[in-house]
Amino acid sequence: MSTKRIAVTPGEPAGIGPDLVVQLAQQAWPAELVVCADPELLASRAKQLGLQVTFRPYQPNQAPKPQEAGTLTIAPFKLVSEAICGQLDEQNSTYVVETLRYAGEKNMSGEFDAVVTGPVHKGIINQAGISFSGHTEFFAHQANCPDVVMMLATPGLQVALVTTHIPLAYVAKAITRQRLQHIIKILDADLKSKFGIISPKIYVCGLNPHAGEDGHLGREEIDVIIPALNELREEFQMNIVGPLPADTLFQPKYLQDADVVLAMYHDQGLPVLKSQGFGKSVNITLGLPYIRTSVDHGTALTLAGTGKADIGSFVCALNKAIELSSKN
Ligand SMILES: NC(=O)c1ccc[n+]([C@@H]2O[C@H](COP(=O)([O-])OP(=O)(O)OC[C@H]3O[C@@H](n4cnc5c(N)ncnc54)[C@H](O)[C@@H]3O)[C@@H](O)[C@H]2O)c1
Ligand SMILES: N[C@H](C(=O)O)[C@H](O)COP(=O)(O)O
Repeated sequence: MSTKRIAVTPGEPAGIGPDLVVQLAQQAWPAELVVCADPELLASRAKQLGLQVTFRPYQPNQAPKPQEAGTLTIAPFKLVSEAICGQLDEQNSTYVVETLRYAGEKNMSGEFDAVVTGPVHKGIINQAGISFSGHTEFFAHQANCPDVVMMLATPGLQVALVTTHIPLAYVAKAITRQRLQHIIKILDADLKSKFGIISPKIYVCGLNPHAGEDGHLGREEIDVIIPALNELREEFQMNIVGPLPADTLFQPKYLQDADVVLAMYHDQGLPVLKSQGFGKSVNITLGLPYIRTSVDHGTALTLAGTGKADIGSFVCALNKAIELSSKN
């Protein structure tokens, strides 16, 4: 099997992303890791952490080679302002977004086989005047995909979301029959094609407490969710269970049977997953024309430069990207 070429974006320069990347470079990888970043930032963070890293320029015309321990392959970008651990600086937001744009473009052109993203700070990017709600939405927009699916996976549990980074006040309106069906179709298709599950079993959460209690605690289940799921079952023979009350869905009886749980919104599903697997989970974007994985945590500004940031989730994200891209 040919060696894969994976783009890695360390994300916010004042956060733990650069630390994690130089920590990851301490081990060998079976793929070439092309880190899209300022090499001076990585060198300075390596020095701060007392780690040795040799940088090699990315050479697109050469065949990818497995990454040797102690090395990083660099596609260079220049910070606008010096990065200080823990101190956000909106001047560097363009730098962050440009690394993502490059990684997305090179994946769409086929030059890279996947992208693995470190954590960005959504607030500081917006403060710089760049509208940005998350990598998921950024890559979806760039690839001209109207809907993609955010799914987080940890051993024993996979949780996907119908809505992602929107205010809670907008969630109910965003859950339309069309959106729900589109999300479930992407989920079903990618679980088949990328994960090799023949007939994915999708457990769906209700939106309201007790899945609406027969309409007495909210009508979205009756008006939107149940008809949408019934149509998918009847027309496409999809293996869907629910909607079930979200508070009792996440128990072994159901989870042992489910390939994925579909939550209606971010904080319905992700706290359950992260309470079980924070540090050993991976965020995967389904429905993109390429493989994109990410860490399960944010920028952890207070840990930048301390050596206390855990590399677990970044390792999971890299391994998952290598595994999924190797199946293609
Ligand atoms: N993949 C991403 O780009 C991503 C994911 C989540 C959050 N974020 C962003 O990160 C910023 C900060 O978010 P937050 O404070 O809610 O979450 P956070 O994950 O940065 O921090 C939450 C807690 O977890 C700890 N933590 C996080 N990562 C850790 C690691 N690798 N090792 C040890 N401890 C770790 C932090 O110290 C903190 O106590 C926000 O702007 C948010 O949007 C980005
Ligand atoms: N919702 C994600 C999480 O909680 O881990 C996180 O905000 C990152 O999302 P993007 O991959 O879209 O940036």
